[in-house]
Amino acid sequence: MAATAFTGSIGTNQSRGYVGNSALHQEYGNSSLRLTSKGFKVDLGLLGKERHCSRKRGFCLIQASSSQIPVSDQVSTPLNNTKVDSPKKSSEAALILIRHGESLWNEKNLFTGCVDVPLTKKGVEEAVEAGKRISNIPVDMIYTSALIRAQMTAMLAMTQHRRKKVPIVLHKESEQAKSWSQVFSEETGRQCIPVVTAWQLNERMYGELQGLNKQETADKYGKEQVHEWRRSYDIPPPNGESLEMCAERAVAYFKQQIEPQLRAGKNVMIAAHGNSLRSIIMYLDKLTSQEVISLELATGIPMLYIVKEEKYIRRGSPAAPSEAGVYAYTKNLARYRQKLDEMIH
Ligand SMILES: O=C(O)[C@@H](CO)OP(=O)(O)O
Repeated sequence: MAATAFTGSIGTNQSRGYVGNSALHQEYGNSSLRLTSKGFKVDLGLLGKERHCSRKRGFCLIQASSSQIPVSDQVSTPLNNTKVDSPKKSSEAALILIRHGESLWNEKNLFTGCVDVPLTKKGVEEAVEAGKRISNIPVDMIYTSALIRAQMTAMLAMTQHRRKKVPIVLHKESEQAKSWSQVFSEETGRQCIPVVTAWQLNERMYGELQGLNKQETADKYGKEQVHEWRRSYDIPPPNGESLEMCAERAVAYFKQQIEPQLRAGKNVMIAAHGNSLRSIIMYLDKLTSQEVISLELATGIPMLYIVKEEKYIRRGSPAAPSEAGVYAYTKNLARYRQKLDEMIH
């Protein structure tokens, strides 16, 4: 069983290729798997070393020789409780951004902003699909806005994750909320993903446009005016927030709260909104206020960044596990995927 899993994992990287970066595909070109009498040896060419894996246990831990703990070492095995979920000093972390799935007001084409509207059935399906796309990518912490559409999206996406950790919302609104939501088992705690909700990640406040139909508003005020309200950087809609104002809270929150986690090697998912994420992407991709105008985010499509040496490397959107090129984003992510295969088979 385990051998099949290995072949699937390593072989798949080679044969399926890599979407988006041929250099990385090269890295995987010389990986190989050999069955031996005691188990099997994986020769990951990219590591330049062999690792011996036991058949008995049905899994294999590939330890990096470096003192740093890579993303892949954050999977603990269910079979022997070996704890390898301690990404304290990783040189690399994954950052997933996901705009919520379609909401009931997206469907009705209404300006939504900070109105707290839930997902449609299509939005629920989009969130589940998004979850499949990221099901092989490590997630140690989740940040969502305070709005239900982003929270639903995060939770639904995590139902698809192969690691099967449980996302738990942290309630910090009062001392009592904190104390009443404690978990009293270390082991259970290790199997949880903390979910932090933050209003700073909310959709931009759309002022007097909230609840208005977008088409009717364009008919009334003109297409150009409405486009300026919706997409310009520094022109706010009437009594609402411009993208610049939204960035002041969303990017500040990202820098103060989320960046330190990434620097510590934590893999982070952020489920938020079209404009709060546009402002964060503007920061990550160093877009100008002109460039951000044409940045559009689809509902429910996750985007992956690799955070390395304080740089954000955009990797696009992961493909669904059944599609080509899903694993080989980096060698650490490929290792993580490999361990998931080993745990499951
Ligand atoms: O209505 C909203 O809150 C946002 C996102 O749906 O709309 P827009 O794309 O126009 O910024």
